[in-house]
Amino acid sequence: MSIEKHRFASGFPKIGIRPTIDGRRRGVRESLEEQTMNMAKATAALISENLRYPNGEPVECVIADTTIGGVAEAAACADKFAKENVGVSITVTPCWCYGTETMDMDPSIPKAVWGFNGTERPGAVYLAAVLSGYAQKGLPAFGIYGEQVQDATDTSVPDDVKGKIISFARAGLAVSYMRGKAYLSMGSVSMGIAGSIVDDSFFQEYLGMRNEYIDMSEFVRRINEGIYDDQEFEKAMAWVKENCIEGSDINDPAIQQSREKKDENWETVVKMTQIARDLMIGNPRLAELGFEEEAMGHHAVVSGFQGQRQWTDHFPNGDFMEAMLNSSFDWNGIRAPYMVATENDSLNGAVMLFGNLLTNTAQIFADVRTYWGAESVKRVTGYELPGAAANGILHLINSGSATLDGTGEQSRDGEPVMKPHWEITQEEADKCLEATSWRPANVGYFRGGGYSSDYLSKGGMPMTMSRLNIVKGLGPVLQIAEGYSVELPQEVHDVLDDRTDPTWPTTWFAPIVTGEGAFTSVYDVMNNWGANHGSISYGHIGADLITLASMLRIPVSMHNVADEKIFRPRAWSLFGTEQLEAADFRACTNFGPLYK
Ligand SMILES: C[C@H](O)[C@@H](O)[C@@H](O)C(=O)CO
Ligand SMILES: [Mn+2]
Repeated sequence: MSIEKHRFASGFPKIGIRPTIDGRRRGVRESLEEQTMNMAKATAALISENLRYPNGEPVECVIADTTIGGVAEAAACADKFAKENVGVSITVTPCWCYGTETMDMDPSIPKAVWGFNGTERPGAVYLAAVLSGYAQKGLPAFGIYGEQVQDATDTSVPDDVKGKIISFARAGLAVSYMRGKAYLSMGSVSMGIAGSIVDDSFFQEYLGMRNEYIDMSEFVRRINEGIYDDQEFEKAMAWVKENCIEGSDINDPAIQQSREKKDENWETVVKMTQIARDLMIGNPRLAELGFEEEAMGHHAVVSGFQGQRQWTDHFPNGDFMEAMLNSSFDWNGIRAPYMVATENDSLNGAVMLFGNLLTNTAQIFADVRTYWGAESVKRVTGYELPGAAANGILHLINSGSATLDGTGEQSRDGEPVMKPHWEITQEEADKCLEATSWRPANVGYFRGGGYSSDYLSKGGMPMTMSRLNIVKGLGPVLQIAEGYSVELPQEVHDVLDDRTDPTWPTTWFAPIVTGEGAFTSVYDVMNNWGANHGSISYGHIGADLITLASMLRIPVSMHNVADEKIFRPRAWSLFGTEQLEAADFRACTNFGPLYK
């Protein structure tokens, strides 16, 4: 079995569709059966046409065997869903039904109700009734109904309803997919970074995930004892020689590593890449080689590598391993990216996972390093920041995990983009590699050497930066900033980049300012950011992150998403409707983490 087949062999959660109906027979129920089932079928088709699993296959839906008119049928549906691995439920109805008798009562399944907005048989009245039941029982549910009244005979799904069904389903699948999986901590706390103090209560109670831990000495054991696929290693080395451009060495010649050492490091970083992946997901090939236990892996959907300093003071750094795993391609071809956080920053790892599950694209991990205002840029370079950058830009840069997809060398309609792996062509993957040079690491910081991926992201890409923070007494909070990547003239970039570590990849990011709160200015965005790192996802996905956070009961403390795009469970409005941010905190605190 190929490693990618093996990786997704445990399958994916399905979406369960529950057509509910007015249970009274002798006319009423019978007259509604067809219309109700058709709503379920239309919902299933809509989802399967628009959403895909991480391996690129269409999302599967399961419809209850019968319409649900009362509790016996609700229970039969729950049984079917349990057998079919349903992780998300959508109740649909064109008519009045009996709220608490027909509702989905499973507290861990994200749930929504679509009530048909017609007046002959009031689906929207059921919607209101059942949502009040959900609020009363402490089971937050999303309410969906179209703005325009539809005729009873109209079988179409209005566009506003479509948008909400898709947003809900996308976030619900993310919740369901991560449940039961693991965060693999490779090493421990890096340089006192609090995000790498893995908080197992957070992963367990909010994400339903398990924490797995290995010591970095495991890499040494596997390298020394040959616990990796040697054939793959040969293939990978040949591919590296062909596709990875070694960049210039910035170290003083007196301390540069020898050519021999550098060549040895290439072999080590390739083995580290294989080993980290095998640690995360296992590898059937290892069982064939006699390593049955190692073949199992840690069932991880995200991991973090401490690296600095205990590893990097002696061994080559993790940059190649992290950057390659986070990219949508390697020597085995184009494939879904793995989520690996630099410096074992598990809280950045968590948002990388969110961004990845919502978009199926690779994520850029970066330090939120410097706010460069127009005045400072002018002073240092003489250059006047134009257009989207005029309010100032953030220098996103870090050794390590930035995906090579972040170069912006993939395109759609001539624009730079980052795509899900099944849309990426070999030519685009090659271009990402050509735009990256692997610079021998700065040995002042990384005594063991290694190779950092040096690239400059193309400008004009819509991007969303996010970050999870944990506050003692409050719990996790999410921050979101939508904006654009910015292209600076090469010579301007060089001056600014040379003030940092020019061997690292850079994305210049201009958050969209709204003139309010943390988005009063770009300086305020930086000044309010909760930690040293952010995860950057292609596209404006702030609204999807907000929906996902509300399912997990993680409040959002700053975002620049327009109010009309925000979609949260209906009960949130019972916590206040004027100040949505404050209401979100109250609602999340009230309901508490999803798996407590
Ligand atoms: C080389 C340095 O230690 C960097 O890795 C450091 O500035 C960070 O990335 C901190 O997040
Ligand atoms: Mn960092």
